[in-house]
Amino acid sequence: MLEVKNVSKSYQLTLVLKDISFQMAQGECLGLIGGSGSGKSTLAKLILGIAQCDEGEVILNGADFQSLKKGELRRARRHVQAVFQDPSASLNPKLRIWKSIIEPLENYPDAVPPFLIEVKADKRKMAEILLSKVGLQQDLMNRYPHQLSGGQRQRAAIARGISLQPSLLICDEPTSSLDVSIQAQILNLLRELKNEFNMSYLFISHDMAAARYMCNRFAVLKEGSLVDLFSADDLFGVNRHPYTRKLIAAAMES
Ligand SMILES: Nc1ncnc2c1ncn2[C@@H]1O[C@H](COP(=O)(O)OP(=O)(O)OP(=O)(O)O)[C@@H](O)[C@H]1O
Repeated sequence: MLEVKNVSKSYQLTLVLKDISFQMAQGECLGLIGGSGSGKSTLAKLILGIAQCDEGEVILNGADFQSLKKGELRRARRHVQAVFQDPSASLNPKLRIWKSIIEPLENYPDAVPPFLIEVKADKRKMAEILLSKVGLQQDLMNRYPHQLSGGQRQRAAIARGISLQPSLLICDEPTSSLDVSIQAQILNLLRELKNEFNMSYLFISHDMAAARYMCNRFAVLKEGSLVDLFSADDLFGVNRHPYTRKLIAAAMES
């Protein structure tokens, strides 16, 4: 489903991603972990097709983002969507919630997914179905983002993220801005949606406990290099990179 092949990226003269390669299969959740500044968000931007790599390839469902023409890239990009730490990043403050949720469907009218196809002609109905998928009450649909709680806003951002039923949802620290009591609810929701729609997740997190709960595989970035790639069963295995062990130890202390 996703292949990242020998990808390097610099900002000005600083190399922030160094020869990164990994693959993801449909339906899997890969945890991308690493310290601040290790290159996680930069890698996410390359996979979202909103930044270009200097070297290497990002191939999603067989389409190589680097070699696509503008229109083809636009079409390919709909298969990958993102949910960010701050839900306000994906919700326009001037738009009512229901409008924000269906915006991707308006941008890609030919890509309405099977679960919305029956109500394709009725935009509000599509928004209602999306709201119900993320456990939000219908009566919130006319509100603006600032009239929702943090957890409700993140649910709305998730509704927007799944609206095109992407192959890959990039979850970039999706619970870090939320109260601890809400975090587990959002993780459970993401797990349910992943199963229902057979999406793959690239789950970027500092929170090892959340990553363990979500992911079946891990990739560890250190200063722009992929130093470890392993299945969740091998988290405490003897082959773990010393840096991975350090991250695990730090997580167990906190
Ligand atoms: N637009 C940019 N211009 C210049 N340098 C950048 C830019 N974006 C990121 N960087 C640098 O690239 C490196 C990797 O940043 P990135 O945001 O990918 O790290 P990260 O692992 O996501 O960090 P965090 O966990 O703190 O969000 C950092 O040194 C950062 O300062």
